[in-house]
Amino acid sequence: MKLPTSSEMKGLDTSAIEEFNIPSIVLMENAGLGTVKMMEKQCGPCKDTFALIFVGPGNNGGDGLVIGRHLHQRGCKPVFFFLVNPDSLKGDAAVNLKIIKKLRLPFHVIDTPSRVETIPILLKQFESRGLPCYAIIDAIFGIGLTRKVESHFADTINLINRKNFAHRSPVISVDTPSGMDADTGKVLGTCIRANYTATYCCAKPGHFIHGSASWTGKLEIIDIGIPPETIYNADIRTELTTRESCRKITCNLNRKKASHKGIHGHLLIIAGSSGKTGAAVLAAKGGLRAGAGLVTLCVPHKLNSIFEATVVEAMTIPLPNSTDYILHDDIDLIIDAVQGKKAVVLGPGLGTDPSTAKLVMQLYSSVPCPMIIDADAFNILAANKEEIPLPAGPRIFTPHPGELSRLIGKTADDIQNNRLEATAEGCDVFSGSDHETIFMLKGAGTLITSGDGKTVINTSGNPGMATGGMGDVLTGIIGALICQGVSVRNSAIAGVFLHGCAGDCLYEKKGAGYTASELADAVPVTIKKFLND
Ligand SMILES: NC(=O)C1=CN([C@@H]2O[C@H](COP(=O)(O)OP(=O)(O)OC[C@H]3O[C@@H](n4cnc5c(N)ncnc54)[C@H](O)[C@@H]3O)[C@@H](O)[C@H]2O)[C@@H](O)CC1
Ligand SMILES: [K+]
Repeated sequence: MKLPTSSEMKGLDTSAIEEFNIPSIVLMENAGLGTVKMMEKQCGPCKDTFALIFVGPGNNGGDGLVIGRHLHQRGCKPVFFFLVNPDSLKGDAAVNLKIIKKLRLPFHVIDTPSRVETIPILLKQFESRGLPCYAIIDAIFGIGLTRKVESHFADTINLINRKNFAHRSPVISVDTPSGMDADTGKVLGTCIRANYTATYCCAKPGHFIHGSASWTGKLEIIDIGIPPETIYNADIRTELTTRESCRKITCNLNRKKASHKGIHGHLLIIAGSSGKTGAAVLAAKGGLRAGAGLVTLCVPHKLNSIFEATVVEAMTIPLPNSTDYILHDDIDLIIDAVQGKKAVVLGPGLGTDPSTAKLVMQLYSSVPCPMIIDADAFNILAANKEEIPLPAGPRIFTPHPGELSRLIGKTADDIQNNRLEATAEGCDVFSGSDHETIFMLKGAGTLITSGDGKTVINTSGNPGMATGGMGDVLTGIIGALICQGVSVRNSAIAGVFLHGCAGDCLYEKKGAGYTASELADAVPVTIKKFLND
């Protein structure tokens, strides 16, 4: 699903208006009417109630005026609070203001902080008339928000957010919760905490980026009449993974009757060290459960018996010169092992011994097949970022915020507050070679970006996945998808989505506290459901 940024959305509006001659006021009318229909669906009929509509300076405010008119049409009494002088409204918003005035619908101007204080008093007056409050409509700012919210705008938002405001009537945000940057999900000062958001034409990236769901509430996309051709042809840089998009990617995983292990690819995993054998085991389980034909683990010889006993379906290559860690001394054997493999996982539980680091740098530059670089392998590259060589093949990087922080020198908090920019910055460090670079930032709403600047936001997963070993399983799943012929980028996108869906399945059954091994075990059924849905 495409997620246009503010400027991309304005491009869609312009194309509908200029290429298809749809008057902009028709789009505004569809937006307002569509929102009222959504409200009736979610909150029931509005007859014999009143509604509070907060109107901002732009077209978002114009939508609020249309919403009020359609509520009036249905027997609800709208009361408008203009946060700017109404005479300053322009274009379609000004046209709608004229209609409101002709209809003599009541309004108040709240354009200073002291006037905000009068809102509760006015509210009491409406309540004394005996009508219940149907909803609070936030039509203050939409995709045109450009700066920090201050003064009476901020005071009004904070008032609406108060727990007992208007007896907790549902808050409906128009297009975006006011205060949230539609492109990044960042709160600019303060933000409406909505129960529902009616967004127009397409959802926006900000609706899905870290934590923004708590401002957006339940999101509904309203068709405002922008032709599908316009959306289809638009070059939109951000997308959302949905069940539908993941199904398209994974539809070829259905196995033919005559299939054999040789055609489902061979995955090599270079992982594990003394005290961290579990990481390698979990990566192998992820690979096997997601359908790789064969999985081989390169492991320190001293630890070989552990691997042979815990993950019996995988083959192992005991590395003779590596005792507790995988060392550079075994590079020749490892390079031999790469031959004939469809994908390589490098990193889970490797440790960062200097000899291991030398090995990682050499494998990064010399392995021609797609390589998933996780955990310690990522940390090693981050610690040597001035000397990162050019890779010999496609590379997928899978850091969480703590690991990315080592690469780009920002705190994990800073990264969480600027997830899109931080992911792009991380990706830039590795871009510029002739091979594909896929860079993800794990966490709620994992972001997956590619060297061409396109980003996908993941929607599956739950807080139960915030526990050790989940990332190791993910590397194996992605590797297994590549082994089965899915493209590198799509393997990253679908791998993350399936991994989250498997977690969601367990969360529903058990709540938090399920393990990474259990998640790996849930992958086959998740894939089966996908293929059969
Ligand atoms: N054809 C269109 O363009 C359509 C637009 N629609 C609505 O129009 C919205 C976009 O309209 P606009 O571009 O007018 O933008 P907005 O209505 O979101 O707000 C822009 C206005 O707010 C001011 N502003 C921005 N940040 C501020 C801040 N922190 N403090 C005070 N003032 C601030 C700007 O100077 C400008 O006057 C969409 O979100 C959607 O709700 C819909 O009506 C559908 C059709
Ligand atoms: K809004």
